[in-house]
Amino acid sequence: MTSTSDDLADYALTARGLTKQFGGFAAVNNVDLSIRRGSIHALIGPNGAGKTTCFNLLTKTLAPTRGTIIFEGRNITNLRAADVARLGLVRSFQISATFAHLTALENVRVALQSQYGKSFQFWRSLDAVAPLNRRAEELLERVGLANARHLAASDLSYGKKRALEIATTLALEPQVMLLDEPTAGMGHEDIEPITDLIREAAQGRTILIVEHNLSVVSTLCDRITVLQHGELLTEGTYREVSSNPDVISAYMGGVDEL
Ligand SMILES: Nc1ncnc2c1ncn2[C@@H]1O[C@H](COP(=O)(O)OP(=O)(O)OP(=O)(O)O)[C@@H](O)[C@H]1O
Repeated sequence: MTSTSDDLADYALTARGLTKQFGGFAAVNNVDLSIRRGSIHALIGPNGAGKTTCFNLLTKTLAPTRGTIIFEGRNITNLRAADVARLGLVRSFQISATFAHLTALENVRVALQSQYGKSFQFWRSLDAVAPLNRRAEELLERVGLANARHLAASDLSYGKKRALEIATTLALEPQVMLLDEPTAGMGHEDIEPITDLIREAAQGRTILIVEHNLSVVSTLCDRITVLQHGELLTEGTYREVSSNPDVISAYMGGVDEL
C-alpha cells in the first residue's frame, strides 16, 4: 500500500480544513484541496461559492480563520504573500495603473528586476543589463507580444494586457502559478489565444485557475474542484464533475450554466 507521505509528495500545493469566516459567516468552510504537481487545476462553482475567497487564502492575500496550507512540503499558512512568491507560489499580476504608461518591455523588465533586483542593482553599465533585456524580449515573444514590446501597456487590447500579465508573472519563474479568471471580460477572439498561452505556460509548472468559462475549463484543466456554499462539493476530471448530479443541480440553482 502506498504511504500517505508518498501521496503527498505528488502535490505542489495542499490545503486542509481551510476555513474563512467573515463575522459569523463562513465564506470557505473546511475545504481540503490537493493540487498535483504539473497539473492545471481549476476551482469552479456557482456565484458566491467561495472561489475568490479560497483563491485569496491560497495566495496569502487573506489569512484563514482555520486550516493549513502546505506548499512543496512547507507549511505556508502563516507566511505573507511576498514570502510565498519568493518561494515560487505566484499569483498573476493585475496590470496596475502605475505601470500603464510603461511599455510592455519595461513592464516585464520591472518584474525581472523585482526577481533579480539584488544582483542587478550593483551592475552599472548598460552592457550588464543586456541579459535582462534579452530575457524580457524572450518572455514577450513567448506570450505573442514581440511586436507590441514598445507599446504602452495602456494601449494594448484587453487580451494583450492579460498576455502581458502572464509574461510578468512568468518573469518570476513560479513553480505554481495562480490565475484569477484569466478569460474574464474577453471576447471570443481573445479566449483561444489566452487558453493556448496558459497551456504553454503550464509546461514544467503547476497552475491553479479560478475560471467561470466552463468551456475553457473543459479544454484546459486536468482536475477540477467544485465549491458550493463555501464547501467542497466534488473533485475530478471535467467529465466526472460535469456529469455529477450534485454539480448539475448546484449550477442550475444559479445563473451559470454547466
Ligand atoms: N470581505 C467579505 N466580507 C463578507 N462577506 C464576504 C467577503 N468576501 C466574500 N464574502 C462572501 O463570501 C461568499 C463567497 O464569496 P466569493 O467571492 O469567495 O465567491 P465566488 O465563488 O468567488 O463568487 P463569484 O463567482 O460571484 O465571484 C459570498 O457570499 C460573499 O458575499
